[in-house]
Amino acid sequence: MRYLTAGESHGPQLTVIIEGLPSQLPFSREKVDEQLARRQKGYGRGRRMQIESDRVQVLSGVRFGKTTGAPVTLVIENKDWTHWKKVMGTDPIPEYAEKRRVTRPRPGHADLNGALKYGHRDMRDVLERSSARETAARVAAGAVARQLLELCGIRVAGHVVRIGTAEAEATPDLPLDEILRRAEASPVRCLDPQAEKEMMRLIDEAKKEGDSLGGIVEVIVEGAPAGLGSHVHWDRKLDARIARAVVSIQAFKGVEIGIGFEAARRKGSEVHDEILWAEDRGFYRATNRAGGFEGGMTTGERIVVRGVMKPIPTLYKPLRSVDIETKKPFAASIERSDSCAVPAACVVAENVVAWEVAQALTEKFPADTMPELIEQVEQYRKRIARF
Ligand SMILES: Cc1cc2nc3c(=O)[nH]c(=O)nc-3n(C[C@H](O)[C@H](O)[C@H](O)COP(=O)(O)O)c2cc1C
Ligand SMILES: C=C(O[C@@H]1CC(C(=O)O)=C[C@@H](OP(=O)(O)O)[C@H]1O)C(=O)O
Repeated sequence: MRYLTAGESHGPQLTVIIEGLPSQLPFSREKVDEQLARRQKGYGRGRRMQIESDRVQVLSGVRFGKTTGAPVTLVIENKDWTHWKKVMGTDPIPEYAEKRRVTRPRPGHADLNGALKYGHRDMRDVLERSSARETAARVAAGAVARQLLELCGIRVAGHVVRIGTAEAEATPDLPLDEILRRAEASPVRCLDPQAEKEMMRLIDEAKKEGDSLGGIVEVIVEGAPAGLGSHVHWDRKLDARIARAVVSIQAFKGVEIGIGFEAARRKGSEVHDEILWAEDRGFYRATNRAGGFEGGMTTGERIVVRGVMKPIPTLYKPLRSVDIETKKPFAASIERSDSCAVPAACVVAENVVAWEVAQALTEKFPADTMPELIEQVEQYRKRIARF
């Protein structure tokens, strides 16, 4: 399976084409919309999210509520486009485009590097595509992957573990339904009410100061059988693919699997997960510090991935930069922006991880139809339980 996204932040729409989905996958548009709506929420988002109300349109590859095996095209309209018609799109009106020309690069954003690389004297041609608006398309693809995974007994959840200096208490063994329920009920997707309060206070404070905040999100995948991914070649290692997917989210700068960087501090005996066996469940682990991976393959325990998001680059509080035309320094121009998008980014992380797991699943069990895929997964689960 693969997908491509296209579309600019203030253009008419975002498009995603998904290729390689098995046929006969029941396709719920509501489930895609549900993920899109989750991505729009979160304390600290800016005014743009009040304009948008993301819904998916399905343009190909689905008939009578099921995939046909043909590429699936999904489209999400940008409501803000109505304000940008003269500036954006393939044929803007030159005077209007000139008025909205961007010549002042923001430290921390893609503006300057993109302009240097692609030779743009209007950095709008960079920011429109580098914008995290694109993550709506990736969430739509992930939402389809989730529907495939659910039919194979695999579920995904996410929560926010840090915003700025506020850190949630660890909750390693909470049931997935409880994580989903508590994260959904929290404005910052945090499971710890004490930390939630502090996170919201810090966001208010940063906003008042014209500043921004980053944080850490955790994604958990439950039900993946042992043996997804492979040790035999670097680009088939599923932990590495997940790491790439997470760091490819706008503003994500690092990733940890399981205890991650903490492993550097501990001795081997305090890191590796002992192997146990029981008649009714086959092989399993005493602990899950590895976060569900050994040798680039799933162990059958929960996949636990954390991603770190830097603070949003667009600031009301000025940072020094230089205008690309005048070559004169200026103090940052005021732009509409999120002050913290960690809760929204958590939903993005869930969905990009879901995609990678679904892709690994369909590689291990190649199938043209959904019933064939489900049957293979069930057979394999039985086989490894008896191993
Ligand atoms: C959900 C989400 C919302 C974001 N909102 C903003 C925003 O409002 N303003 C901004 O400057 N950056 C925002 N960003 C981050 C930028 O898109 C990102 O920093 C930029 O594309 C540069 O890429 P890099 O930080 O990965 O190097 C957001 C990121 C995510 C994931
Ligand atoms: C539009 C979204 O996020 C945008 C991501 C973003 C950026 O620079 O990444 C900048 C802002 O765009 P605007 O200038 O239009 O307000 C955010 O609102 C979205 O998440 O759907």
